[in-house]
This record gives sequence, structure tokens and C-alpha cells, in this order.
Amino acid sequence: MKYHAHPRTRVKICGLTRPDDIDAAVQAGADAIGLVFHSTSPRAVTIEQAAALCWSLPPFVTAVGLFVDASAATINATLAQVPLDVLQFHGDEAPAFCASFGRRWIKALRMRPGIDLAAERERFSGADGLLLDAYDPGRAGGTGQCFDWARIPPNLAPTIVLAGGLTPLNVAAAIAQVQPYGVDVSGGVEATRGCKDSQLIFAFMQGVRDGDQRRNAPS
Ligand SMILES: O=C(O)c1ccccc1N[C@@H]1O[C@H](COP(=O)(O)O)[C@@H](O)[C@H]1O
Repeated sequence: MKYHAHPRTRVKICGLTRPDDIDAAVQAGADAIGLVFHSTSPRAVTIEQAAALCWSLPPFVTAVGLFVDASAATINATLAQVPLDVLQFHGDEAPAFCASFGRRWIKALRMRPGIDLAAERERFSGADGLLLDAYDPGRAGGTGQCFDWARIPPNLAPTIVLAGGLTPLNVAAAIAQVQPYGVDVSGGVEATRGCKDSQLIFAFMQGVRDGDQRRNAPS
């Protein structure tokens, strides 16, 4: 990983599907937005939708494309039309596959019982970031579930994006405890499954600022 602890936690709001979602995320101050290219997700977007959403972004907001065991042909066809800055791999993709698209990429690791994070970090040492998500054997992600944050080794925390069940109510505590590079939220800012809510997006960003205050408070 090429980055280190920073006093401001970076934020990605994932699973946006409508122009109003983009407006809310940008206005609220998100650093990145996520577009889900996984057909069974309630947040899935078509290439055409994604292209329109991406082109409406201001220049300093990062567009992340989320894939789950997609083929190289699918990813390349998406990249041909959608100006994605970063690829997020949320399945069982191998490091060489993730690195083969000429884009920055992050690897999602689902916190299954017994996962060896040190070994995974070594295996994915070419990644631009690691994202830690809850493990649910029946679903690839976007579960709305938390995992036990105490399982994250402190030396790894400054380089990871924390995900899984974050909400406006728990994100400050998560940041204060884990002190991650960034946080990623999807279900926690939805009014109904798959449908983002601008008030919850603003509330989440306030939670992040509260967490950063706690994180940076002198001890
Ligand atoms: O959002 C989805 O539907 C999704 C589908 C398949 C893989 C990952 C998905 N989302 C990612 O899951 C985590 C946690 O989401 P949540 O906040 O618990 O709902 C996050 O990285 C999403 O980007």
C-alpha cells in the first residue's frame, strides 16, 4: 500500500444509481463514489447509466467501479465507455487479473473466520488499497453487516478502507477505534434497499467528521 495514516478519513459512498445520489454525495463532501457492475445487486447500473453518472462528477471526486468475478471482456467493455478512476474487486479475483487493466485498483477482503490478513496483504501487495468487508457466505458484499473491528491489526489499519454495516450512527465510533485510511458505505445511507437517501448521506458525513475529531483529539 502506498499511503499512510491521515487525520481526515476518506469517504466512499457506494452503490449510487441516480443523478440526485451523485449530487448528494458531492455536496456532502464524499471523496469517492462507487458504481456497482454486478447484475444481482439491487444497486447495479448499466454501462449507459454509469457513463452518465461518471461524466457528471466534478474533477476531484474519484469514480470507483465495483466488480465481482467479472470477465476481463466485461471489465474492458465497461472501461471503454465509463471513465472509472479506480477498480474495486469484490470477488475471488487473482492479483495478476486485478492489475491487468492499467487502472488503480483496490481489493475487497471479506472477513471470513480464520482469514490471514498478513498473508492477504502480501498476496495483494500490488493493490492500491485493501477494503475490509463483513463475510456472509451467501452474498458477495453490500450485506449491511459489521464485523468485529478488533480483528484488524493496528499496523494494517492506516492503509485500509473499512466497510461493512457502517451507518451514520456507528461510523464515528468505527473511525475512533480503527483509525482507517477510509470508510465505505452503501446500505447504511439507504432509505430502502438499493435506494440512497440524501439526508442519510449528509448524516454519514457528519458522523465521519465526528469520528475524525475523536481520532485527532489529544489523548
Ligand atoms: O453494494 C452491493 O450491492 C455489493 C454487491 C456485491 C459486492 C459488494 C457490494 N457492495 C459493497 O459492500 C461493502 C459493504 O456494503 P454495506 O455498507 O455493508 O451495505 C461496500 O464496500 C460496498 O461497496
